[in-house]
Amino acid sequence: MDLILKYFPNLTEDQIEKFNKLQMLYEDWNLKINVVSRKDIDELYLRHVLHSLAIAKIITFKEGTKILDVGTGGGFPGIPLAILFPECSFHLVDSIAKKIKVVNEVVEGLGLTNVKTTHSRVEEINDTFDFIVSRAVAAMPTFVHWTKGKITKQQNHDLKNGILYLKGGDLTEELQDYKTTTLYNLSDFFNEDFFETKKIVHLPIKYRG
Ligand SMILES: C[S@@+](CC[C@H](N)C(=O)[O-])C[C@H]1O[C@@H](n2cnc3c(N)ncnc32)[C@H](O)[C@@H]1O
Repeated sequence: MDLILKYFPNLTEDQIEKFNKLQMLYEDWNLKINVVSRKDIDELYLRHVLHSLAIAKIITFKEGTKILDVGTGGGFPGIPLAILFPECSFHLVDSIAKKIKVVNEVVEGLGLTNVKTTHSRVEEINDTFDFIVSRAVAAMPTFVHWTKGKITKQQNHDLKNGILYLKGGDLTEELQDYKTTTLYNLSDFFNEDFFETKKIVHLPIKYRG
């Protein structure tokens, strides 16, 4: 938890309490269903919470912003972002029922009122959002195809509405069709080895096929 405060020192008491509670909630759930590996539980705040919150280093979502988390798994990046931005609405979607079950329990355990969850493939979601966030779900061309028509055009932020994707490694080939994409290096924001090769891909809506 100290790690989160190191990079996000202005959290409210309520947010600190919610972030603190996450460890216990995931520990409990991991005893029942293996949602996150043991190593990941031990390093929950680095590998999952802080990594998810990296998105907040490049954008501050304004009140009322609608955000879709595609393939949320155990709730990342959606849950940490929903704690950080209580005045935005988050829709967390995953195609595996047991993952959504865990996310529902975590949402309830934290008392998060700004999160909706759906057990579904993202292709079947009929709604539009200001931003789509995601981590480790599909290569960019597939992801763009799946999410086509789900992003609103209205402009309310310094960053254009679009996809904010947490990615690692060499992305040259994967992003070759998206030349105007912006890449943000997470090592610019966090002084931890874990983030050395990690990036956020911002793919604005106007460049989507
Ligand atoms: C590697 S996990 C990543 C989970 C989470 N985003 C994280 O970073 O911890 C990928 C997740 O994407 C989900 N997924 C894959 N294809 C999907 C689709 N078309 N629609 C919704 N969820 C999908 C899988 O069920 C799985 O939970």
